[in-house]
Amino acid sequence: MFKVLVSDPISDLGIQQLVEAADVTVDKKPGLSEDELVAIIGDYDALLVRSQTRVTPRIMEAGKKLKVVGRAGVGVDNIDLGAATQYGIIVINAPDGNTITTCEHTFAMIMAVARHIPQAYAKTVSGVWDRKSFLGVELRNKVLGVLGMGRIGSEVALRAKAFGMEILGYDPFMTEERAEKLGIKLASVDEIVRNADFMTVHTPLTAETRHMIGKKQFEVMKPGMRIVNCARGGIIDELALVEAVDNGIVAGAAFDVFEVEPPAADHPFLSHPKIIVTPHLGASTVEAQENVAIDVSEQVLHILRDEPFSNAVNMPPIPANLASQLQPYYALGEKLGNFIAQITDGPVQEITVGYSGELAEVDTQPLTRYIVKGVLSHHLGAENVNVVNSLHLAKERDVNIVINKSHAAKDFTNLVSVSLRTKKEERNAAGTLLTGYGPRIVQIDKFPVDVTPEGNLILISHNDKPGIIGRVGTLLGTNDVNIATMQVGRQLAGGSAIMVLTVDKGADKAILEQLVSLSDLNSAKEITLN
Ligand SMILES: NC(=O)c1ccc[n+]([C@@H]2O[C@H](COP(=O)([O-])OP(=O)(O)OC[C@H]3O[C@@H](n4cnc5c(N)ncnc54)[C@H](O)[C@@H]3O)[C@@H](O)[C@H]2O)c1
Ligand SMILES: O=C(O)[C@H](O)COP(=O)(O)O
Repeated sequence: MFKVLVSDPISDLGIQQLVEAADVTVDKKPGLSEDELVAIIGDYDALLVRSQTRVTPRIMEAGKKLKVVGRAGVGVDNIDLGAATQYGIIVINAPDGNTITTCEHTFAMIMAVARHIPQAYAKTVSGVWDRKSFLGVELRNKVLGVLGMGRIGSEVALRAKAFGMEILGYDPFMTEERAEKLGIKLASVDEIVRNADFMTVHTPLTAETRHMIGKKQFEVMKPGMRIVNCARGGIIDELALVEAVDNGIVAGAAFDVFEVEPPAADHPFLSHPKIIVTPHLGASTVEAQENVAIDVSEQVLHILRDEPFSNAVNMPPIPANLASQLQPYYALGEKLGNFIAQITDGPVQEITVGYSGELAEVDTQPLTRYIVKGVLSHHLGAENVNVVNSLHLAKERDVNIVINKSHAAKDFTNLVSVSLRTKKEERNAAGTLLTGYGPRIVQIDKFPVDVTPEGNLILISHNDKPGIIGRVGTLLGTNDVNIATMQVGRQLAGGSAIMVLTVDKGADKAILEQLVSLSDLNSAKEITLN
């Protein structure tokens, strides 16, 4: 049974599929402190948050079973992504579900700042009928600068056009073609600052966007500008903004987000007559909250059930067609990696992965993650390695990963080979998927074999001499070890050879030692593949 903790207020309807899943139990505990979360997170397989819960390295470290942190929303700046990767925790978000809602809130703020609606409301309800102080401006024929033309910025631009505004947009990924399609003009930050009547920001908060509108920009800004921030606190320098409003450069500002949330009681925005604020309400509609909770719950279920998933933030996205092509190879890759790790002695230095055939044509990095997971989990423990952190853990340990691709795959449509070089030796195994039969190991070192990578195996290296198979069988039988399958591989008659046995129960160390004492038998290793 998977346990899911919901630590922020998330739509009940949105998480219904988790609540109703037979293999999941959901606990809703909003408002816990970091210490309280650290104390209980060890019981949970998944954590669902919005922006309030700060998912810190301490929480991830304590989350021994934690497979996924699901963010019911876009911004993941409350989640320590580096720590998540380090601890092998997948972080997913719901990037699309609140786009329209946040765009509409931005528009509400643009309108509110243009017509002084909050200030006029406050005065009216206080009993003062003041029709002189709140002269507004129209949006029609005004220039709107949009910084960040992603999902929300593009929707804002679309709606602004309906109001008869001219749009100047800036985004490092915006092309002339896309700008033309959207009916906007591409402009630099400087051009926007100098020419816009309204400006709205829709970027993430990054090192580059922090204070992208600051003192320098206010100095050259078109006087009378109105500014909206429904993205992230810190994109606009708050203190520089207050100064610009007081100096008459900025006519009004509307902020949904703050550098520190909630802002301190004496934050200058909270008492400024020309600055209006909302408490991070951009995504707060019934529809958006349902959407993001549905999206994130669906992906969390996939992750818990080891099914393909999307919207991971700390792993590169895998296009759907690539995912379906690679998916059947994941089990083979992981088992090959684990097999080779179990048969190779010494500290791991280099993993060389070879992809031949059709696999050589595609981006195989997702599959490489499984192979490296297989290798490392033998040494680091299966519970500590997964496809999120496998490459990271390898790098951290100076394990070199080499990828070779070749279009020819000899006798197979596709062949995956894994070589492991340690301080002591280098060994190799290759495998493929046989239609109708599933994963097969088809080569171990230089020997061709046909082994199903499953269960308890014994790998024996011996000299190809008459009677050896009988001696091995007798010895195992005497020790009550039943042989299910046996594969013998050799290159030349009478030369060196290998034997791979599938046995019903594992052979202990004493049995392996007895095997090695047989004449013409050089080594015997036990391998367990789950
Ligand atoms: N107030 C809220 O409740 C609320 C709700 C949803 C989203 N958000 C925030 O809104 C922002 C935008 O969300 P989105 O879904 O549109 O994201 P998005 O990823 O679709 O768009 C962000 C865009 O910003 C652009 N960008 C990055 N650096 C830039 C730079 N230096 N200059 C200009 N553009 C830059 C990116 O190229 C991207 O196109 C995010 O910060 C998100 O967290 C806030
Ligand atoms: O990034 C987001 O999705 C928004 O900031 C919404 O945050 P919230 O889920 O806390 O409302």
